[in-house]
Amino acid sequence: MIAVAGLGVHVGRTPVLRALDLAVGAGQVYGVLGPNGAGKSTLLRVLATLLRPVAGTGTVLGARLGTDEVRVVRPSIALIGHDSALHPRLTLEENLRHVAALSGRDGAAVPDALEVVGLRRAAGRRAEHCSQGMLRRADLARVVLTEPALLLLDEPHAGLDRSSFGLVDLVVQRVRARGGAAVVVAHDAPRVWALADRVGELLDGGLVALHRQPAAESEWR
Ligand SMILES: Nc1ncnc2c1ncn2[C@@H]1O[C@H](COP(=O)(O)OP(=O)(O)OP(=O)(O)O)[C@@H](O)[C@H]1O
Repeated sequence: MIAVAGLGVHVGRTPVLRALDLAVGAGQVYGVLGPNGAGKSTLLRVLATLLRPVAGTGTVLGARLGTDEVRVVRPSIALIGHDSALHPRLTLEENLRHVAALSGRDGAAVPDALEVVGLRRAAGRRAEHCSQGMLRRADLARVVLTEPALLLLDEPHAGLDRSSFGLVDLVVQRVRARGGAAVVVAHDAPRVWALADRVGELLDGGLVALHRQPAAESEWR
């Protein structure tokens, strides 16, 4: 699903990723840890085909990065970033119906998607009147609705209360169960290890494989 080698990426003129290698197969979840500013969000944007690499080679869902092939696979990729992708003036249901229409999905599935994330009763509320946690859950409903082959999550637990953390696991497992793949960026090492099959730390622009979960909180990044 993802196979990149020697990836180099600049943000503006600054080199952020250097000689990065990553391979993630069908049904796999890869976790990314790393200090602030290491380039974790940048990596997700490259994998979402929103940013072109300046060096290296790679494919995402079979499309070569940096070529027009990526247009074909974009509808099969979901990036859930720091900021909600919802339109503030539309209700949650209207937002999801819009997403369904854009992605060729059946709008009739929207109430069920909202139900899965516990937002059915808030379906008629405008996004601008929702809490951060509700917006995050609505973004996860987007994943439930569109069933992406590749799910890219950037700090998915941020803004969620502890009782809602299981929703992140749920959407990741749904993608995995359909033979898709996910890359999850987070600062909470135990959560990443709980979700992922393999974990890497982004350091000096490249991914370093981690082979064990840190035992002590003092070792968490
Ligand atoms: N819009 C931008 N303009 C200029 N520099 C940027 C921009 N976005 C990111 N950068 C720089 O690119 C580098 C990588 O940023 P990125 O957001 O990918 O890191 P991160 O690992 O996700 O950080 P964090 O853990 O703080 O979210 C940082 O040095 C940052 O300053």
